Amino acid sequence: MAAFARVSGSVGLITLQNPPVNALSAAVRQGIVDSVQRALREPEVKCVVICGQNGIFCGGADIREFSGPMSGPPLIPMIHSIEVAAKPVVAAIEGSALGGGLEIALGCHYRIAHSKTRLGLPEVTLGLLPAAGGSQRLPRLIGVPAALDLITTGRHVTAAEALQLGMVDQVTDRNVTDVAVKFALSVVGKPLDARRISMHSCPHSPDLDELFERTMQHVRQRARGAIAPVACVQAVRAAATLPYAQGMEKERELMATLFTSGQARALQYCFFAQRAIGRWSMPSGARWDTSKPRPVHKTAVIGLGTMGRGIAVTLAQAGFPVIAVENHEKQLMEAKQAISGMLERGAKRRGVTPVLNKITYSRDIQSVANADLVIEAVFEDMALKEKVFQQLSAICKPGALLCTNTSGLNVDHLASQVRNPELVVGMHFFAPAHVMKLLEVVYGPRSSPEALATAMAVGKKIGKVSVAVGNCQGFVGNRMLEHYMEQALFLLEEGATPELVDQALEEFGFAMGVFRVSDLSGLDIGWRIRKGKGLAVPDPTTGQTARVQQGRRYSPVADLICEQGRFGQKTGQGWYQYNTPGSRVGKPDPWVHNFLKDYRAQHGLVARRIDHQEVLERCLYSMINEGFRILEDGIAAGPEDIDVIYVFGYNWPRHRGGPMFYAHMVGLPKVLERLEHYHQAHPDVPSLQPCNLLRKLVANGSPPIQKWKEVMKKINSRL
Ligand SMILES: CCC/C=C/C(=O)SCCNC(=O)CCNC(=O)[C@H](O)C(C)(C)COP(=O)([O-])OP(=O)([O-])OC[C@H]1O[C@@H](n2cnc3c(N)ncnc32)[C@H](O)[C@@H]1OP(=O)([O-])[O-]
Repeated sequence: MAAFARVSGSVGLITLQNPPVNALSAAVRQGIVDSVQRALREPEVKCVVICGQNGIFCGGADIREFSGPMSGPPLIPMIHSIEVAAKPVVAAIEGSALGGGLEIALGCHYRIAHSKTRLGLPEVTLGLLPAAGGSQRLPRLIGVPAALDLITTGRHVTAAEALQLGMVDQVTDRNVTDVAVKFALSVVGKPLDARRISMHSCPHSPDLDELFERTMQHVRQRARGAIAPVACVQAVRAAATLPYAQGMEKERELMATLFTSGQARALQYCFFAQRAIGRWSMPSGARWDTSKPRPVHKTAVIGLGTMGRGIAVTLAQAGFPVIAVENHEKQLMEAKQAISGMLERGAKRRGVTPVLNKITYSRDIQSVANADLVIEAVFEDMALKEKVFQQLSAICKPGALLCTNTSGLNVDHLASQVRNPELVVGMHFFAPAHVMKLLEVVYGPRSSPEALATAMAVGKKIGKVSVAVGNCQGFVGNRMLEHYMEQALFLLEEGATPELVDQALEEFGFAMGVFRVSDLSGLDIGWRIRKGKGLAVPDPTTGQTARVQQGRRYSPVADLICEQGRFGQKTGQGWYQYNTPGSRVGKPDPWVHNFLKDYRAQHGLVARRIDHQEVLERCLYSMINEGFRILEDGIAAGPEDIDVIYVFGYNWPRHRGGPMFYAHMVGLPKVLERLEHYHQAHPDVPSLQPCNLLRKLVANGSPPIQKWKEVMKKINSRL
């Protein structure tokens, strides 16, 4: 809704009212249309101010309405009626003015913003473009280069930057509506044509053609197959080269394609999934809204390797005092230097002072005695971690939360090492921990709701996208990844090359294929883990690592590559060859091709032609199948949790929504049929055998992803 009131004698004040963000639902649009008409009709009203209730101007179109048939007055004529009004209209902006919200403000004759406001056209992040005239008005107001940047990235700007760009006319620290009301009165009677943005052409920019070409190239490279950023460039180009009416027509045409696209559905699903994961629940029934986090003032990190350093930086940057512990003097000094460098570079980028004094360094684990939350980040070795937890149990004050950053070891086993197992959870950060947004918060059967609530609250405070998951080997992300990587290795055995597999995955939208990622992160890490599991060990009689292990097919190809000292970029050789160790640009390596040929010959394998579709189906469907098993086991609460983990932790292309959303888009019957097909061809690969939940969902008519949880409940209650 929108409320109308007359204030200060002759100002018509229109207040958008739709908590929490005043999204432009049909009712709000109707309210604006009615209020504008009334303001223009009533002779006592000389000018108009539009504002939003509860400290926020407007969060844009109501995204929930996009999935159904649209009703209510459309935005474009509504904004047009504001722009052509004969009385001055001033936008009083606070909180946020985003998407359709900013487009309304651009239709107003003046814009006044509170200094804490953020403004932007984030439609591109939802697979859309600013199609209520935003793509045509913003370049006319601030010029093509700045508009291209904002519209193609969806970046939010501060009020200060908006003022500098010319998006707003004034910024204030005072009550913005009061300031806008006074301002509106001061401009009554002044000519308005110069204030009607659509009546102008874009400010001159030299070399427009070259600018658009360069931007398009850059956008295509970054978009990894997403279509909205490309459409955004085309829309701005229309603003720069066509009269307003024709530009609007182009904007409409481009939006029509985007609006119904699968990518827009995927991105909008991600928007809501990212918010839904905050509403966690545990199998015990404990929930986010009934579990109170403990206060956390002091934190500690044990172990200052790559992960520990990143975690310490993240905590310090969020304002937590950190005790950073590393027991070897030399490593402690190296870590201190590295952490200080990270803090300094981060502060420089953000234009703030580095918080070096937030971190206290120590070689003595006793120094964490007063911490409210301790994160163990020592080497991935159970015996070592057990020892650390036993020490922490003896040292830490009562009530301290003890967390492990293990990427897959048993959190419950670690909990069994301490006096208060209910205060143990996993906080699984992703490398580099100060950059990657994802945090898997792992609860065991004994973790208390309070412990989970505390870890989730800390995750939020340090700016992570935190997902609560149950305890199992590899948790959610790594458990699924194992199957993806396993298929990639099998494909090499069957005739593929690393570059063929990577190309298929990169065309799908991953920034890097599985083999490029392995080269980047180091092949030796996985090798060590496989050895730990007793997998990568040669048979003493044959000297060869068996191709069947623990009753299932196993590919020793990655182990054999490691045996050659090929650990990826750091050694200059891995799945690809690099000019020098540490170099980032890999070339296909004839050595690897010959090695694969010899390997196949040695094992009597006949190479066959493998196409991109098989690569995608084998790698992605086996991983999705494991996702269904994870849901079946109750390790993740719903498909959104898995998808958010993949989008934020594993670079899954956001415009494909996450693996479970992708399965929903492909169609569950098709995923099931292909898995059955591949399992028949490879009966010794259990990960290709369709799991029960997938079968049951298909048997239940393949409901849309939003209904899976209901079906899962029904299925579970029947079991
Ligand atoms: C022709 C078309 C042209 C125009 C297109 C557009 O405008 S496209 C739109 C372009 N606009 C955007 O892309 C802006 C999207 N919104 C945001 O970026 C942020 O919400 C925020 C910065 C406005 C507030 O951040 P914050 O951390 O304070 O709050 P929060 O993020 O936690 O959200 C609180 C609740 O509000 C919900 N909700 C929010 N927005 C919308 C919406 N537009 N709609 C519906 N719902 C929305 C959100 O789901 C959550 O609900 P829950 O989970 O409680 O049930």
